[in-house]
Amino acid sequence: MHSSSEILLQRCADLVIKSDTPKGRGVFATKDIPAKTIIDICPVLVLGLQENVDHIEKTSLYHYTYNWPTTSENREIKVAQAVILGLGSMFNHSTQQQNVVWERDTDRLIITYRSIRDIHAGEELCISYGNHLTFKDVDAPSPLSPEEELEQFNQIHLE
Ligand SMILES: C[S@@+](CC[C@H](N)C(=O)[O-])C[C@H]1O[C@@H](n2cnc3c(N)ncnc32)[C@H](O)[C@@H]1O
Repeated sequence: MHSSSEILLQRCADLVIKSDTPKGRGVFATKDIPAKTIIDICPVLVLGLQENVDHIEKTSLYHYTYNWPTTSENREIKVAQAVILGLGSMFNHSTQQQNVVWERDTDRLIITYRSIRDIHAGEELCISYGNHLTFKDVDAPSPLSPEEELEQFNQIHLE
């Protein structure tokens, strides 16, 4: 039994960090991981709104922070930034192969990462960063060629 001031930590053991990927370092499975497995529970450090603008946005940490809802002094809900301590900061983004989801716990200041489908040994564990990326996505779907666009257009049948 854990008291309310204790957070039970959990991390899937079957993981490695590879450093030679087109996305830099990334987290990969060494064994098959079933859907709904807890991958990691990470504590977070919530940054002050002004601290973020004055300092963090000017550093490479800017590429590692997550949006974090917070209440300002006049009780307004604001979006702050949080640094994810631990493995959470190592997950790369994939629009097409996302296999991990994450959930914020704003009371306990943690993020829980879970597999959303079976992940095979050797696969990279990827989350979604959303639509506003600050880098060129190396596995974004390639844009259609003019010929492919024309073919797609010709397949549209108007009623
Ligand atoms: C939170 S870090 C992830 C860990 C990072 N790869 C590393 O080596 O420290 C986010 C950074 O990883 C890289 N990254 C993540 N997903 C990517 C993707 N789909 N395509 C290209 N680069 C990606 C970008 O440089 C991004 O700023």
